[in-house]
Amino acid sequence: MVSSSNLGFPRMSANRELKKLVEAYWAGKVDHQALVDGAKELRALHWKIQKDAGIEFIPSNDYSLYDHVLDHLFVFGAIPSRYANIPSSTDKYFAMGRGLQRPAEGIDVPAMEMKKWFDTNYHYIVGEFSPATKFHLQDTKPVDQYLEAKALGIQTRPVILGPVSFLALGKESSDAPAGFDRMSLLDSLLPVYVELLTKLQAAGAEWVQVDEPILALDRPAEYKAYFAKAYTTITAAAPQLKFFLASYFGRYSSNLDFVADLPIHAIHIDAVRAPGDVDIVVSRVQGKTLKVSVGVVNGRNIWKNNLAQSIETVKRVIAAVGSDRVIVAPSCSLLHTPHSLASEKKMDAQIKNWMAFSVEKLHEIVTIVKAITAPGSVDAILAENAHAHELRKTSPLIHNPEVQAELKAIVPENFRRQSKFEVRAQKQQQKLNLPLYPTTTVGSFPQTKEVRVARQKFKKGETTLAQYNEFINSEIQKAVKFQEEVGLDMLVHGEFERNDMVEYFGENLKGYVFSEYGWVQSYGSRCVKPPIIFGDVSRPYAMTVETSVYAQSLTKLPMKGMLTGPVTMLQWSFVRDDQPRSETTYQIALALRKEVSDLAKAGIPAIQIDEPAIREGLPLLKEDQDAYLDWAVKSFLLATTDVPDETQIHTHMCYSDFNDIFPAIQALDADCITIENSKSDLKLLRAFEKYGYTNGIGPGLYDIHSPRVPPADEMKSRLNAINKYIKTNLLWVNPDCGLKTRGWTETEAALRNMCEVAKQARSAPIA
Ligand code: MET
Ligand SMILES: [Zn+2]
Repeated sequence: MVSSSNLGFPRMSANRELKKLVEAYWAGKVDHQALVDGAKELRALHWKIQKDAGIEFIPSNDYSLYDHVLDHLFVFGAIPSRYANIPSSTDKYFAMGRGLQRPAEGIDVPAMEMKKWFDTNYHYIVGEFSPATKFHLQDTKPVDQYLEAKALGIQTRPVILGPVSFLALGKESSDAPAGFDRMSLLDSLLPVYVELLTKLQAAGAEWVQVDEPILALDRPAEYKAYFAKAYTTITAAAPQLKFFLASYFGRYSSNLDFVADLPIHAIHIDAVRAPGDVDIVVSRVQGKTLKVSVGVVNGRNIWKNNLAQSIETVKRVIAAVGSDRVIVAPSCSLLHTPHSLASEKKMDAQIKNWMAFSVEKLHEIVTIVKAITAPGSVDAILAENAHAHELRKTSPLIHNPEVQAELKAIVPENFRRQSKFEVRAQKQQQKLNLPLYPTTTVGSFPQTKEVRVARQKFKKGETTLAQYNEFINSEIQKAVKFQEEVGLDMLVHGEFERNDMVEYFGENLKGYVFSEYGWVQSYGSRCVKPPIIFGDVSRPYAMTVETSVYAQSLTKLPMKGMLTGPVTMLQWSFVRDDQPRSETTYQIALALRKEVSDLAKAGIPAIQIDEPAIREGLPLLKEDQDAYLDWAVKSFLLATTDVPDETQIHTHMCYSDFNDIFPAIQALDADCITIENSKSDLKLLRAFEKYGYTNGIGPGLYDIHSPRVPPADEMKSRLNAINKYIKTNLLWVNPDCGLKTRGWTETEAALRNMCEVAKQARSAPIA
């Protein structure tokens, strides 16, 4: 019979209980035992939720106090030596995730590197490997948590990260000799996997879920051999265990050639991201015995599943391979969706009726199974689901004919500035009369406690709008005066009115809705609550014009308007699944286009449209990337081109490796890009030089993520190095991102040094 399965459950719980627990432990407010007990309670609760929902394959070891990749590094003993002298193993674990400073004990270690988990906003800890890495089973968490569930009467399917992904997702450590390849450690890693799997088998596990998400990426030819060796070895060592192989977030693509022949017992398909894989995989496994897990319920979004459609898909698979071989599942772990809709009390009831968070998704999975195994038993639920979809399809809340008409009316000229950069640059310079090495900042100034408290009071209704505005204006005044005093050339208003660069615009645009408890883990204990785009996006009123005009009125120096770009607005939200992402982005771009145009008309001489997330939207497979970059660039152009040549358009990007999207950055045709560079060792600049970047550029002179004040000399040598790659007349001088997380004192010292460096450079410019 067809069965139901889950691949992973969100760890935080309904009210971010896990976050509160680990943060209390870090702060010394609860002891180790309380941490252990608290986490155990949450796991028990989450297993019960899944069991009560009727899920047959319930995961264990998907739980983590910080990050599951870090857990595996810990389990396999891949701990860099700099953490060796931390006595408590829990403290060592957290130190690897977030660093640890205990001067009295002589402990001062930074965290290991953190990286985005594929194209999600979840971050994992990057393993460090060298020839000296010696794996051993130093912790038995997967077995312990399996037994923990078993003691509660719940048979689970332990989840482990597969050996090939475990190594592939790491990096060579800085002390590894040149030419060392971490994949060469596979031989020494496999015996430890064998040891772990043998223990799981002995503990009574029937199935194990081995995640190999690396299979969603283009892989070099050697991977075929890695997988063959790994899976032959580990399956032979635990012959009673059944192996469920899971990849997600995309197609198997050419990797399927070898994956389907591995000695595994089930293969998972992300049928949401890779609907085409359903038929491809099914035909590839004809004549074999392995089961097929069909991931029809979206683990990456918050919309109700289209049950009728999913049932169709599952039935198609059953027809091809037989019902005993079919498992119904979410597309990926539910880690990437919030806990449950049950807590949402304030959301518009109609919109809420279109959604499903993790708990609701479990019920969807079970409903799909029941609709097939016991026809008629879930008719009422199916009817309700169909009705909700019907309402959503036609709801005037979503569909705005005006927006759709405007989209249709877009013509190629809407993606072009009037003149090319050189012509614009001259006109802008005539108007702005900026010195060489013009100095500016990326937008935000310190969000102090006062700013946050004032916002909270206003949101709670304790102060009036007039009082709040007055407070914000006084902050703007201070910021403008401050910038004049430290000697900046192009000013910003400081973004004090914004809680978050996406949320602020989401709250002002139509088509967005906000949850109260829709938290998703981003890294460690940090969670984000993405805005939800549910309908056609439009701009009911000018959002920033008044503020920017006010800021400009306070100074003779040029003021930069500040907006968040269309791709970032998309990327950091939950998005509609009823139209392509590109279309939603164009709608946002159209709304921003009006804002940009209004700012220009109101006399704001420069407007920055931030696109920090443009790189992270890049599809995982190379063959899909050009299409994305095409609409991403066009969206930016649509947002920014309805201005005269004299208006200077800036953009900003940070914290990604931008080298591989270089031509797209050039195609944005911004007059200036301020870009994070302080951590990437000029690698980026070499790319700019190699490809011949032609527009203005401000590579960040210092890292704003640390309270440290960069000495002038340090920034000076950085500017000199940059100047070798970039023509002086194109160069801007700025920090590498916004200053909202910093304090005023260090900000003042850092910016004074930065302006001093620019001043010195002007007296001896490099040609
Ligand atoms: C993550 S990029 C942030 C850009 C924004 N303008 C700021 O200064 O905060
Ligand atoms: Zn930034």
